Amino acid sequence: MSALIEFQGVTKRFGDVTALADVDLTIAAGEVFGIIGYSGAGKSTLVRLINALEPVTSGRVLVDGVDLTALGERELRSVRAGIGMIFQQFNLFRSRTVFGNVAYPLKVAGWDKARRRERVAELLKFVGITDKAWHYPDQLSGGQKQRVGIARALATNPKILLADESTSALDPETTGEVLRLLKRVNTELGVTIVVITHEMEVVREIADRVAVLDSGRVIEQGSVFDVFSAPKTGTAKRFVGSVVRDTPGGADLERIRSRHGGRLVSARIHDAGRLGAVLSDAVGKHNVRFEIVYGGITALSGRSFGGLTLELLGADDDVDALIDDLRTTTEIEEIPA
Ligand SMILES: Nc1ncnc2c1ncn2[C@@H]1O[C@H](COP(=O)(O)OP(=O)(O)OP(=O)(O)O)[C@@H](O)[C@H]1O
Repeated sequence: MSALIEFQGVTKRFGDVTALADVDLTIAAGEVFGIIGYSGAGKSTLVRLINALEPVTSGRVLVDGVDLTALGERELRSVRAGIGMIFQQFNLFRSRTVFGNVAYPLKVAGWDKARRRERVAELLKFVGITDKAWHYPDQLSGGQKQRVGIARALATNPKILLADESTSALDPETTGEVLRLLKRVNTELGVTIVVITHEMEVVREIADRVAVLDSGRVIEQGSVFDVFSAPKTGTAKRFVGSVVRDTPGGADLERIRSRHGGRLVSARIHDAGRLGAVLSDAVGKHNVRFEIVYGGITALSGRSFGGLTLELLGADDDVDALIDDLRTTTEIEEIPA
């Protein structure tokens, strides 16, 4: 796994505001890397440092082994040429057709007319909007506009694509289509993609690895499976909780409580969890009955994880003994009454 983008102890301040604090991050060539954080966490600042639109306050940013902090403006322009970018609001030229928008970076890069035409046709085909070549952005849906944005960003064959909240303005169905297209950009064209988002669903859909940014710091990073199945920090738990509903909270918990008077425990399931077998063995030994009252199993990256909430019915001593028994093999927590 060779590093394509590396942050080494990067701090970025704007006056008194520390937008990024001592960030270490390694993004490998060929992966889809998610950066998730709430508003103001420092995501856009991080993107602006990758394409060298801002200088760092301290630390180093390396792209393809080249230390950006040591480069002059002329060399930075050539680094930027290898990085494509797509935006939440698409940033298309309203006065140019789809063809004109996608051809624009090629024109700037000095491609002649015949090659431009050929390249644009190829790109429009790849993103699936060949029939819209002579339409203007105002005549397109949000999803179509983002396809144009993607085609334009890929025009000059960048190695890296930065996607800054690229699906935040789209409805869920269109979001899914655009994310599938981005995945194809990654797998078929080999482009490394950095996805900046505040939506965990986006990370789950396409990212291989993820970093959680909070107040300018990377508070968690790892494979999407590891972060989803065992978030360590409160912020990561909240993000994961927004898409994975395997333990009840709020109104769900109230509803369960109103219907079930017994003691409630939540059990974690990892991979091919043997919870079913463990439960039936344990229940056989103790004079306790159980009912499954809540749960969910999430499949991710070919693996599974989740949680089940059980109501345990029996004398307190028996329930205690059962819980102790389960604890020897299973991560289990009693939900306080
Ligand atoms: N040019 C700037 N001048 C002053 N402060 C800035 C500047 N750019 C960003 N900041 C501050 O740095 C912090 C991080 O901002 P940033 O835009 O990177 O966060 P974000 O995670 O992208 O948030 P959002 O999703 O709202 O854009 C914020 O406190 C912001 O106000």
